[in-house]
Amino acid sequence: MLRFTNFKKSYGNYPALTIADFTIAEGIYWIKGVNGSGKSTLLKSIAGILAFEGDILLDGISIKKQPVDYRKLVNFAEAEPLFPEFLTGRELINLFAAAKDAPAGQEQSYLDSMGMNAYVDKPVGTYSSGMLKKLSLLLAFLGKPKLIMLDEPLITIDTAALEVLYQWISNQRREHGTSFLLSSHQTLDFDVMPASILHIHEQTLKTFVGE
Ligand SMILES: Nc1ncnc2c1ncn2[C@@H]1O[C@H](COP(=O)(O)OP(=O)(O)OP(=O)(O)O)[C@@H](O)[C@H]1O
Repeated sequence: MLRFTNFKKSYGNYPALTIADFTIAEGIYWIKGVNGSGKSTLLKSIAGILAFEGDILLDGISIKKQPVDYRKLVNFAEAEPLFPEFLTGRELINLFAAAKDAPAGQEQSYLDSMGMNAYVDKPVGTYSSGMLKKLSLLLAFLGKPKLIMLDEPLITIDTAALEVLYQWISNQRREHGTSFLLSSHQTLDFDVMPASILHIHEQTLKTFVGE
């Protein structure tokens, strides 16, 4: 599904993450690593937000050579999302839906299941952190992504919202074959949502083999 070739991301002289040649098969993955190990660096690189050396290919589509096609297939929700405060949730949904070629009305079932209808037409500057987090998670499901990356999806949302999120992920995986990369310091509920583990250790990505 996702292939890294000669990947290297440095901040100044500091080589934060190096992945010589690594392929991730389709599925749901939990990315583990201590603070500062490079989880956000990895997700932002795959999302095309950070510049890096080498290449990343999604089902053979290169982020460097086919950036428009690639970005339509990869969605990303940041750990602490920031949006222009004067825009409403619905305006942001419409923007993302257009950019991602989302089917008309795709957002409605997400708004209903996450209980967001009461505030989606208000400016995001009035949202609590949990309301903002739910909006950013919804945006990551718009379109027809082959890969959805959620950075710290469990923070700030309540228990009921967490169950809804697990359902969104399971449904998306089952119905559309979408893969997921989830970064979380909290333990995922493997009974509800089975996931494989990837480990970032010593500035590189490894298949988890136990601690
Ligand atoms: N903009 C930046 N400039 C310089 N160094 C950076 C920058 N962003 C990250 N780093 C460094 O890169 C390394 C990886 O950071 P990153 O944020 O990817 O880690 P993380 O695993 O997501 O951490 P956490 O679990 O604390 O969120 C750290 O050593 C960090 O200091």
